[in-house]
Amino acid sequence: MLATKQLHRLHVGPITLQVDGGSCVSIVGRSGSGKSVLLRMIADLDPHEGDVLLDGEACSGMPAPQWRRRVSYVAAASGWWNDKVGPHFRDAAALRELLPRVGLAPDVGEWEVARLSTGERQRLALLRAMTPENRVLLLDEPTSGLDAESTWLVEELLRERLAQGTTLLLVTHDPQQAVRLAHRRYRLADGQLQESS
Ligand SMILES: Nc1ncnc2c1ncn2[C@@H]1O[C@H](COP(=O)(O)OP(=O)(O)OP(=O)(O)O)[C@@H](O)[C@H]1O
Repeated sequence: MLATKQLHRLHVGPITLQVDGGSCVSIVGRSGSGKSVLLRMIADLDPHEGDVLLDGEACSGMPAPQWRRRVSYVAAASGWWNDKVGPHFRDAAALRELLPRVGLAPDVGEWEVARLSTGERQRLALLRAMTPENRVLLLDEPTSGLDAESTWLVEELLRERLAQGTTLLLVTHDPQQAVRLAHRRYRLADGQLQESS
C-alpha cells in the first residue's frame, strides 16, 4: 500500500491518501492546479513537507534513487541522457518483449533519441519505468500525445500491471480514461483532493 502523510508543497496539500497495491487512482484538475507538483512530491523529486510510505517503509528513511526505482514518476515530457534509445534500458530483452505491446517497432532500441516522435518518447518513457523493482507508477498524462489505437494498447498494458499488483496514480485530462482505468477518482482543486462519484 502507498500512503501519503500530510504532503505539502507550494499551494498543494496537506494531502493524506492511501492507495492499495494493484489499484489505480486517477487525478483530474485544471491546468496549474498542482497535479504534477503532487506526483513529483510522491516521487521525492522536489522539496516538500510530510512523507510517503510504501508498505510501511518511509520515503524519508530511504536513499532517493532506491525510492524512485520503486515509486517512479513518468513525466508528460520525458528526459533522455544518451543519444541512443537502448542505453536507457537495463534489460534489452525485456524491452524487445514490451515494444510491440505499445505498438513500437522491434528495433527502436537502436534508434537515435532525436528521431523519436512525441508519442514514441512517451511510450518509451513508460516502458523505461516498468522495471522489476517498480511498485508504483506515477503517470503524468501518459497518453496525451497518442492516437486512439496506441492509447488502447497503453491502457491494456497498464491493466496488466495492475493485475500484477502495481499501484497507479494517473493524472489525466481525459475523464473517460479515468472511468476506464481508475478504481477511485479524484479532482485536485484548491490544493486538495476531492473524491468523485
Ligand atoms: N518550483 C516551483 N516554484 C513555484 N511555482 C511552481 C513550481 N513548480 C510548479 N509551480 C507552479 O505550481 C502550479 C501547478 O503546477 P503543475 O505543473 O503541478 O500543474 P498541473 O496541474 O500539472 O497542470 P497541467 O495540467 O497544465 O500540466 C503552476 O502554477 C506552476 O507554475
